[in-house]
Amino acid sequence: MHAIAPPSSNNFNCFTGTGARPTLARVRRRFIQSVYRSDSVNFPNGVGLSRADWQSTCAILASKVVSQEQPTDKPDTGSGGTNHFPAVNGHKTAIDLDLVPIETADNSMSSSISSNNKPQPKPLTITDLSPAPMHGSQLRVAYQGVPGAYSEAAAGKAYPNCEAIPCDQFEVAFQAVELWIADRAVLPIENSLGGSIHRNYDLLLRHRLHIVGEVQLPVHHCLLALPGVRKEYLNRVISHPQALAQCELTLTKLGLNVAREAVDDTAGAAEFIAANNLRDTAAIASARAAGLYGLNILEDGIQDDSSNVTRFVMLAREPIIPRTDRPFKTSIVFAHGKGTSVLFKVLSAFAFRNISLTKIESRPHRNRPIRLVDDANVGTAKHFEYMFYVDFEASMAEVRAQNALAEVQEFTSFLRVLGSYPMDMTPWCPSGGD
Ligand SMILES: O=C(O)C(=O)C[C@]1(C(=O)O)C=C[C@@H](O)C=C1
Repeated sequence: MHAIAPPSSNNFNCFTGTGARPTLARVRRRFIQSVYRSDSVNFPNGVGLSRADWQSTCAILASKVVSQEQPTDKPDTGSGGTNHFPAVNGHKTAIDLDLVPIETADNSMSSSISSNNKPQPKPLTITDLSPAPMHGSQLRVAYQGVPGAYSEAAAGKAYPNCEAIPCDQFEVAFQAVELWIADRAVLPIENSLGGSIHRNYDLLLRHRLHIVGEVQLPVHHCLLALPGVRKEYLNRVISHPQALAQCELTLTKLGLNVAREAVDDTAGAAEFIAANNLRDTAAIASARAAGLYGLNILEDGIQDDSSNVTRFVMLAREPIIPRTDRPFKTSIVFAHGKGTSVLFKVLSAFAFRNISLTKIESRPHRNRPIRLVDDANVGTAKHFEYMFYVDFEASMAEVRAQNALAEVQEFTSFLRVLGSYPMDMTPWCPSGGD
């Protein structure tokens, strides 16, 4: 199933300021053609976008992997839709991949350990990434962290029967999908307390993956320490920086005015304490991490807000086909064009069509972070240049969304559709977090 060469890198979905801009009428025509015709599209005047360009522009692709997408209530489960989430990161993943050496419990100081002495796979590192061999039909989902991380739980929520593949960095998770080592990546994008995870916004732009779904995961933090350790013994709390931020007030209330140290992920913090027998250190992590690494739960539910929730996005090499039979969200990124009130004009393209924006985020423009301007045009005043990320509540299959984007394109120098995907509508359940 996966013995196909990686897709070429020119298949990305962007409008740029160069080249022919499709008119609104052409935009509509091409949309209809690309949706309803599976053969190649002959554009009337032979100019403008190729079929592949257009497909990706609208995040609509008669994809060679579409058959893998599950058009169920929960699209793109890739799992056959059962609710069983097996023990993830079992040895099978790593052995089959032949990527991550599994170490035994005997030399487990350098590998992950679990309380039942079962070795856990080490996360992928950048050097592990080489094209993957053939795999079975189980969907492989890359996440950042080690087993017990919230991202692993999010992968299980997004793809209930998946084989979750731990990666040591976000970048590695992106590359794992690009190199066909994994089929999907599930990565945190924002948290209700800590805000945006900027690194992933930047990586979305730098890589060519498509957002194919989102999941919201209630995050329920615990304070974990080795058996026998009491709060009074602690002089350090370690965790993912977002988790430390999400628990700051509660730690202070608990009298834990001790050093905070940031590590790569919450479960990694628990693993580190266990592996190094640290009796003066606690980790902020999930109850599942406590079980996996043999730690006790000193305090349960230490997040500053009980409705602490992290939104994750699911990424794939190919976009899904947008639909109109359920609520969809579309994520775009654009750069300012020339002229005045550009941001206002862009936002009004949505407002006039009654399309709600759910998120707007700006990041420094990587290639051109600073623009020199002043009244005398001698180039002394410095303006920051931004990339703007916008999420809006509409599907790219809707004419109003296509029209809004066609209009946005008029005001911007760069526009890319990151994905058009079903909104996570699962009922809110703050306690079921980890
Ligand atoms: O460290 C983890 O367990 C993660 O999955 C990462 C992460 C994050 O990046 O925000 C995910 C959810 C929580 O908000 C805390 C940490």
